[in-house]
Amino acid sequence: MANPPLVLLTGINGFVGQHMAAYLLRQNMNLLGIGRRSSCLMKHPNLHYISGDITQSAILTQLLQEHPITHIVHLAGANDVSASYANPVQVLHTNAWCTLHMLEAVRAAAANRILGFLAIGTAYEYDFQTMPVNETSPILPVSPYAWSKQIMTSFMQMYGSVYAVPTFIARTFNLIGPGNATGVCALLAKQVAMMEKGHLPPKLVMGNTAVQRDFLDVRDAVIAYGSLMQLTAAPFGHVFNVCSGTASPISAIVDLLQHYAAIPFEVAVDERLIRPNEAPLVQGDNAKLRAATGWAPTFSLAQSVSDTLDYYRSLL
Ligand SMILES: Nc1nc2c(ncn2[C@@H]2O[C@H](COP(=O)(O)OP(=O)(O)O[C@H]3O[C@H](CO)[C@@H](O)[C@H](O)[C@@H]3O)[C@@H](O)[C@H]2O)c(=O)[nH]1
Repeated sequence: MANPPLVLLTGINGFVGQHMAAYLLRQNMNLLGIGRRSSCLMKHPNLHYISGDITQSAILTQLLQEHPITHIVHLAGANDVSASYANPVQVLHTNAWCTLHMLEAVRAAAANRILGFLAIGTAYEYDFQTMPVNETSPILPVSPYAWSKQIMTSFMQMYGSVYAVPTFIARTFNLIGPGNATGVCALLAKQVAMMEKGHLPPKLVMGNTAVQRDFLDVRDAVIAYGSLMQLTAAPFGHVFNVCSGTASPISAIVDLLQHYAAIPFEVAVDERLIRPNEAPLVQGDNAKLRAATGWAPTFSLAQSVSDTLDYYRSLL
């Protein structure tokens, strides 16, 4: 019988990385996790952890030489849209150039052995005037973050088409769900959990409540990633929207938090948290992903918000 896959998972200690690792281990895969922390947040007999920095380009070459890696799921990177305006060079280096170096290491050392290389793009690569979007919709990044992901996507596509590296790109929308995240749902749920404990006054402080985003539970997203990682059909370099297909205003999350909270609270908009010139609507079409993999989302927004609140309650 063939050996089970050995998946190199970058960013294993992150919000998505921890869910990804748990999912792949449940699928009986072996994992080589890499992260910047000195130790892994997760322990499992089929998980081997390497403490390292993927911005050091030699590290992947070494890992490919020392381990029979069959798949790569590349989650590590800079993911804060707002912060990217102050650090364009850093975000381009981390998201685009590091991925290029990873692709080059695979081409040079293991092009025939790697069966799937998945990297994560963003909904913000699309022209936000054309929502809802499918994978053929116009591309027009506006932030340094979105540009870095668009350039990363181009690198992935180039290595797929020119060098037949089996690359796939998960163009991901707004992920929510339990775990230590930095997105709006996590920030709001954390405040509510702290209010319930009396650590904060009963006032939810936030930015724009009217903008609409396509929220997808991280537990559904990692199943999509697992399927995309194992696609074998060329042409490589294909992009797949990973999204729920439905847009909800941020106020829908607030309403759900008010419903689940153990105490009443008021909502206060802090003008400083309102982002200038941001997309009023981000919504994707996931038909291509569904057709290629049979994937479908399973978590409702209500379940995701409830579980996120429970996660932050459990930390207090
Ligand atoms: N962070 C934050 N966002 C708020 C708040 N109030 C309203 N928002 C709005 O909530 C929306 C989502 O913001 P974030 O959750 O911070 O995520 P993001 O900037 O959309 O980016 C996330 O999703 C992208 C894919 O669509 C990812 O590519 C990116 O890495 C990140 O995960 C934005 O429109 C933001 O203005 C608040 O208090 N804090």
